[in-house]
Amino acid sequence: MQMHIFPLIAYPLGNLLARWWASLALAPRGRLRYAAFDMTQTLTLRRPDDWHLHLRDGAMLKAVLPETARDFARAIIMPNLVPPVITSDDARAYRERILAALPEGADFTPLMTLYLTEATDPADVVAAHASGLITAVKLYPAGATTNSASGVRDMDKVQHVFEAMAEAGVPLCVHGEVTRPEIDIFDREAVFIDEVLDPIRRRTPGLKVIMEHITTADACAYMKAGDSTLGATITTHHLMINRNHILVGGIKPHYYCLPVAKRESHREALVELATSGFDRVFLGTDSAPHTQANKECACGCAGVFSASVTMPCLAQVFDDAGALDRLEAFASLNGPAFYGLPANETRITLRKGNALDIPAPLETGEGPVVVFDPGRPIAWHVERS
Ligand SMILES: NC(=O)N[C@@H](CC(=O)O)C(=O)O
Ligand SMILES: [Zn+2]
Ligand SMILES: [Zn+2]
Repeated sequence: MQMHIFPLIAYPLGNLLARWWASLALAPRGRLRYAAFDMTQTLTLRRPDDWHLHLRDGAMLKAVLPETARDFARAIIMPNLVPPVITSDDARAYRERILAALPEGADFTPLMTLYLTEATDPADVVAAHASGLITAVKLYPAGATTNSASGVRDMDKVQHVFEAMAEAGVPLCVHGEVTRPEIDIFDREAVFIDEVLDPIRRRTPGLKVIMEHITTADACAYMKAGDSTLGATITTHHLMINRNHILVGGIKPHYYCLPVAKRESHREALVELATSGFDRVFLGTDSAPHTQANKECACGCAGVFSASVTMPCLAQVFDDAGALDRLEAFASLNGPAFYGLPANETRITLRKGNALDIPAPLETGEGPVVVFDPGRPIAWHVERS
């Protein structure tokens, strides 16, 4: 008789002990907890920042800004408007337009950037950075991506700007792809590292460089081999999709962005780096809204709009990798540390529960914008108060 009762007591007791052990093991990090005994997992992080964001302007800005301001405290605002944000006066005016478009009561700070051209005045860059107006300068190789026509064709023509930036401690954000037509689009990032980025860094010691939206194992290896002046951002979508997702079973225009997603082994290298806790790699969503009409057409625009779902998607990626305790480093700590800024003091909480519903296309004054759907269940939500 006793032999039959024992399991009835021992198994629930063992289960309780296991949960108690789990909470002991995880609680000291202050992030991962099992709420009561209902097995609901919650994850509380310092509020994240987005170190690579496109907000656009006008009606589009008004529509997409709340999607970022809801979860993120700060974002590096990309300057590839038409016309681009080139001078400190442009940046000041754009910053004002962003602040004016913020929803009432939002707690969000735009970190401005200047678009580097061959005519950029280094004195303007240095003064804008010293005054706190801008946080970084953005290098677009001419023709590499959306609105990059005014970018740099000849790196020698901006070497004096790089030198002034290195001396003044102004970080350079880089879209790292070569544009020579003979280079295969899937090789453009790796070739850029060898032919353009590494030479710039060698001839400009001390220049702080952020490799934006890295997509290859080559970039991960270059990052790991780099020194404290080298950082990198990784997008949400490059952690979740590879090129098969874009091309197999019909073309998926909403997965098309630049740099284009590469083969699965590259995605795995990105996940490994992001979830490893490596401290110079951080979240830059590259959330880049284009209207549905401009994506679903014969010559669709490059860009994935992920702002609305990034934090749940990232929690899923880190959960799958068994690295939930490293999400805070990637989304909330490494970026400010690299840029020399304090981490945010406020917190957000993510909760694991029912599958996330991907929101319907966001209505904007310019037309609907389709929200990134990774095409797989996401069990995490951001808790809203
Ligand atoms: N990533 C993209 O595919 N598009 C971005 C530009 C960029 O970041 O390269 C955009 O502005 O739409
Ligand atoms: Zn880019
Ligand atoms: Zn971008």
